[in-house]
Amino acid sequence: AAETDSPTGGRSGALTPGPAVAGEVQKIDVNPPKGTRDFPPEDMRLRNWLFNHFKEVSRLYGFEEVDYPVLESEALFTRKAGEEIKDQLYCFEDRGNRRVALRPELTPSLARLVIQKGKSVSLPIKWFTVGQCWRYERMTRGRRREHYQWNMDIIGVPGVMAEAELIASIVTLFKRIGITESDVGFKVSSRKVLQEVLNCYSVPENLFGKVCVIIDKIEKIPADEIKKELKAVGLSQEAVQELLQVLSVKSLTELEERLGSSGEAVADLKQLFSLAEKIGYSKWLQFDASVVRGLAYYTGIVFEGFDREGKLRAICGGGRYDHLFSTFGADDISACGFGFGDAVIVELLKEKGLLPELNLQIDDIVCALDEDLQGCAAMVANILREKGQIVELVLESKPLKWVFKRAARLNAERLVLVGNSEWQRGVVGVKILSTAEQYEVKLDDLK
Ligand SMILES: Nc1ccc(Br)nc1
Repeated sequence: AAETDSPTGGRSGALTPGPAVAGEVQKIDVNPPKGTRDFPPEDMRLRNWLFNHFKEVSRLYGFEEVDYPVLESEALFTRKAGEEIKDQLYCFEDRGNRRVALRPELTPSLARLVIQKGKSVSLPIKWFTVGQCWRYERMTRGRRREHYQWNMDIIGVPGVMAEAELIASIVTLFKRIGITESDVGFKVSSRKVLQEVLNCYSVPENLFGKVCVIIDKIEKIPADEIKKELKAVGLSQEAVQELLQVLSVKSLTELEERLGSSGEAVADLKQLFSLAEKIGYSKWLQFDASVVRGLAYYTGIVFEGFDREGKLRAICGGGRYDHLFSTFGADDISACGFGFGDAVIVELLKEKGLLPELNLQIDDIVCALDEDLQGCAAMVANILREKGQIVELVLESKPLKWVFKRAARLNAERLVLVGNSEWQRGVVGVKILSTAEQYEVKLDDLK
């Protein structure tokens, strides 16, 4: 079976157990389910390092953390716009005959909770979360079926200051982990560009999402296929031609010449680039009319973070979604947000040699030199822990050679030895492992 290296975890693949023999215990498959990852300690340290940065940046921007169930009603994700995310929905019928799904994204859950909270939450709502998202994809492509996504969303701010704030927060994250504008950039456009073109050809509003989903595939499938799919949803030859031409526009100036200065698309984009200038991250941004993003519900500014060497998939992406709430039967509230996955960024950090050294570190390793001093050693460990020391207590009688080896593996700073004669004199032995300096410490002075 296909084996894939998950970027931050171990190898996953099928360990085909041997034929069942009566009476023998079958060796289970010790790999995680296909497309999923374990996080053994060294991978979990990297994950925590990254997620802590996500959360610290979110708090820095005044966002509040929220969470939702990984399992949601399937109805939250059954949009009819031909999105890949729906084709790959990890859905099933539960024992109560309810159609449920492992969430493929976090935004619909956010909308559900905002609607549920109704008037009890004041606007603007600024929420963030880091959550596992799922897709069921045939494993022939050997891709992962789960990843963790950092999301930040601003609800109730119609102006592009919201998008400017969100992009600023991602720039802050990049800077914190050593990524600069020479490593990554943001391609920025607005779906209002498409909207204004479609309006010129009287294309019905309800086709907007489908058209965007088709156009998002522009770099993944041949142009003829794109044209065919656009005509299949009802666009005229002229509308298709004009759409594809406007997507190849190379600058905001050229876009303004094509669409005129009175439209919202140009005004929003000009304002966003002006804000980026003032905030100080304009070097990270570039207008790119071909960016539409693949989620049907975006309605305005859309953006995606990309690696300038062009080796990796999009690092993050987001945009404005002003009509998602009405698709859930509620009044619309203006909204924008982004998703930032945990896999591509790690591939980028590896590429750039920016993966942090995250070794396990402890302060003290405490060891009894005699079996009957185990309780005393535990008491010493407790005293040290109450002072906030990270302490490894040797739990069994072990030769000193073993203890020194364990201390080295745990990167312990000090070895605290509890021996009979010392204990009689009310002291313990302390050895600084980096310098081999050793001395005695009175029990009372440990506190
Ligand atoms: N939506 C989604 C979910 C899971 C993965 Br892996 N990729 C995309």
